[in-house]
Amino acid sequence: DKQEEDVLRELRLFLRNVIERLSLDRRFRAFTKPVDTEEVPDYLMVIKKPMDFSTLLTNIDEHKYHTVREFMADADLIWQNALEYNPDNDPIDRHIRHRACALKDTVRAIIRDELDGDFERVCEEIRESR
Ligand SMILES: Cc1noc(C)c1-c1cc(NS(=O)(=O)c2ccccc2)cc(C(=O)O)c1
Repeated sequence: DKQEEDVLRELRLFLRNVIERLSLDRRFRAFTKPVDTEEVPDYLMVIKKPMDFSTLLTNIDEHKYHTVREFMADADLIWQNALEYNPDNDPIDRHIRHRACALKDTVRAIIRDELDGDFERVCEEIRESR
């Protein structure tokens, strides 16, 4: 109904704003677009569910996320994939892992500080009612 559509629209606005702010952070430049399989030919052999900020935005616009929890499952793939694909103890891998951990902490801090628990509960109730 209309009230429920207003809640889901507010969710999409919140999630888009989170991604816009992450995209402005230079540490997260490598997470803004899909890993380029021309540059990284074996990437899709290692990483089964690639994810990046531009794909998250597309998913939001396609109304894929009905709760913040569903969004977080995909957003977490970005840093999880980076840790998995870049495990070595060399400076380049360590640098991308450091940025992956910064992304994990930053997303969690934004959600903790800015998401009203009652709002997420309303989203979950709408989800369960459908
Ligand atoms: C992410 C990621 N996960 O595994 C790896 C490896 C990376 C990753 C991939 C790239 N090169 S890329 O062409 O695929 C690209 C450039 C700009 C935005 C998005 C992707 C660069 C870097 C970097 O640290 O600069 C990191």
